[in-house]
Amino acid sequence: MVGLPKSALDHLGASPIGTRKSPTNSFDGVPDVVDLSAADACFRIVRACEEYGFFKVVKHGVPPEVSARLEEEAFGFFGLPQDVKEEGGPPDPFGYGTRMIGLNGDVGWVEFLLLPTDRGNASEKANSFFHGCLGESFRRAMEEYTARVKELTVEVLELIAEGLGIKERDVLSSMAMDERNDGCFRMNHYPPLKSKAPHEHSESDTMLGSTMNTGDGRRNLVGFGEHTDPQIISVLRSNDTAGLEIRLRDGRWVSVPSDQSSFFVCVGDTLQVLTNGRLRSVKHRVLVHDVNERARLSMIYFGSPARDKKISPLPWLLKSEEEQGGKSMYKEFTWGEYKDSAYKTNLSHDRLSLFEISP
Ligand SMILES: C=C1C[C@]23C[C@@]1(O)CC[C@H]2[C@@]12CC[C@H](O)[C@@](C)(C(=O)O1)[C@H]2[C@@H]3C(=O)O
Ligand SMILES: O=C(O)CCC(=O)C(=O)O
Ligand SMILES: [Fe+2]
Repeated sequence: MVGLPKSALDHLGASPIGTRKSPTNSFDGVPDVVDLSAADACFRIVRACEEYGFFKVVKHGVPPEVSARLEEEAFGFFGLPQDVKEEGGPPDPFGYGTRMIGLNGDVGWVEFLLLPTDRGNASEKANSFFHGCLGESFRRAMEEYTARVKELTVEVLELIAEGLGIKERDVLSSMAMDERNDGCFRMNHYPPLKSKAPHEHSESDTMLGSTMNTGDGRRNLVGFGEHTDPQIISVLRSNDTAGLEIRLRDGRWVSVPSDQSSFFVCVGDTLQVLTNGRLRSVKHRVLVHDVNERARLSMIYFGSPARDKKISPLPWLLKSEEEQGGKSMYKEFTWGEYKDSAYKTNLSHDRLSLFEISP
């Protein structure tokens, strides 16, 4: 992992934990910061998506108290006794989970809540937990937050379409906001290593096997292993505890300075296909640093189409590529097919490779 160089930090006005001087880390301005109210926001977003598959959003219009309220509720939940939280697990995929991510053997220094946002598509077990143990005030805070974050998602997706030169501004946002959309919401809690984590009682060797050697003498654990998100875009907000890293196109990992007043957007695999590879999904991960005094808490909204939505490159983009052949790089699939296939893979798997058409 490489930390951000001082010049980039100055530019961003923040300092990440874990910055390490290295001759290889000279680049500018990660992440790109987009002011949503700026006239050129659509072009800045597209450029950031092309370059990193990732950007930070400021002046986003989500009131800070809405985020703070849900964050407080989430800390309240994660502070409950382990047996109470586990009434909401194991995740199927919705519900409460600890240490295990997905069904294929990935582990991380994390406990989480994964919840549906729109449809009643959770199992009865997850639903009764949501309505029971989580409580009314949690549900109201989550509803208020997700309503605001969906508005932000619509705005970002419309700006992407505009920046790509597509007249139908809502071509992407309408997929994510379809009444049968398959969006979901995740809250990840990464306890500090010094505290007794809920799952620590098992003193898991597997967990220690996930130690990440950053070469700077620090002991970091993998909180959430490297992966791309399968959906269209993910809109992430965290508290002020660092840990998120993205992989640059040249393979280097960089830490993203935390900023609780901003949102971070990740391009997902589905947007990669919709843009025929022009915008590529970003590999990202979370490391838990041994110097962290406080837990990291992140809240992520994953914008997804309906399960039966056919996913293939947007015709406007293929047309504009006509001179170069204008062919799709991917076999067509429905979001449901892609999701089912993704859920059979490990976190770090290159899930889109199954759907690529060789040139
Ligand atoms: C290991 C896995 C966890 C995951 C499903 C998967 O099999 C591969 C994709 C993973 C991911 C990453 C982004 C989101 O956090 C998530 C909810 C998703 O849609 O895909 C998770 C899945 C999960 O935790 O169930
Ligand atoms: O917790 C974070 O900051 C990121 C987690 C993540 O990438 C995910 O849940 O898909
Ligand atoms: Fe992710």
